[in-house]
Amino acid sequence: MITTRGLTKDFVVNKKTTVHAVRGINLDIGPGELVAVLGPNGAGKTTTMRMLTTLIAPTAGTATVAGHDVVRAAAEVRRRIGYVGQGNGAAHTQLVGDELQVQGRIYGLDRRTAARRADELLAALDLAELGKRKVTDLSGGQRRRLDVAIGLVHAPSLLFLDEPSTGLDPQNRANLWTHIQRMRAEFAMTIVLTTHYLDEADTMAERVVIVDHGEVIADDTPAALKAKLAGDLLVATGDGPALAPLATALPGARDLTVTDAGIEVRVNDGPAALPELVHAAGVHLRTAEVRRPTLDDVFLALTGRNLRENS
Ligand SMILES: Nc1ncnc2c1ncn2[C@@H]1O[C@H](COP(=O)(O)OP(=O)(O)OP(=O)(O)O)[C@@H](O)[C@H]1O
Repeated sequence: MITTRGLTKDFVVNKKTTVHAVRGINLDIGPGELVAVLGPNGAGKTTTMRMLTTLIAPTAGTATVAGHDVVRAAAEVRRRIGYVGQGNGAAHTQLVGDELQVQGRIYGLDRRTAARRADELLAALDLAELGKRKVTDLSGGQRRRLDVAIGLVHAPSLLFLDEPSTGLDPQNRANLWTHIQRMRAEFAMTIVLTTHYLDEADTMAERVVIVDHGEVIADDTPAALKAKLAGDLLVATGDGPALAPLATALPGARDLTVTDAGIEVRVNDGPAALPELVHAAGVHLRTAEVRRPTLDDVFLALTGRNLRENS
């Protein structure tokens, strides 16, 4: 569905400054995949998405999207993809249903097909009751669902979502996701999204591509990334200095922190290491628990920095 080779974008800001926003990205995304692109601010996520959706031309490298080259056959690509950008805006005073139909007509659907498609999407995204409301009267969550509906009006097989849930409250985020998942199943779509929300990438995406400084630094399932790169954190309270050498002796122990209150140590297999520590520590141990890693721990292990400035 998507293949990129050495995809690169430089922005020349002035004579002295060039921003290397995307530095040679290679990606292969197959039909039906749901991929989350994760990275800190300025990592190059939006720039990559804008190249894949033909909105800006690459400086170097190639990208094939839905079977067509993004530069040589931009119109073909556009016909086959949907794109929901950050803060899309439907026309303000239009009625919700009319707006969807107009968008369908822009994509070349005849009047009847546009009307049918609008009805289908309103129903699928739980907006049917709101078809006669003005776009401006929708809540943030409803508005975002309308954006998704607009992205889907021409029945694309590939949908790009740039931070679909930013600015929504947790309930609306969950609700939007229910709808996205349902649409995906119903229309057998491939979905590529960017997100700042680690938990969202973790629970919703089958595959996470982590981008930093314009490069892909990791690409796998969330579970594999965590197992491979981060490991479990063993947190024990008790006599820290006495526990420290015991913790260091655990299989795969690393990143030991010792305080008066206890220790923290990273291990490959927390549930296996925990009873070993309990057995060895005896009275020196008060409490012990295993914390499973997050994608933030993965990013930290890869870069030494934290991912969550904005989430
Ligand atoms: N038109 C432009 N001109 C100059 N620099 C740009 C332009 N667009 C993006 N950049 C720069 O390119 C880099 C990548 O930006 P991009 O928007 O792709 O990051 P991002 O990962 O999507 O960030 P965010 O999570 O904040 O949306 C940043 O340093 C940004 O300032």
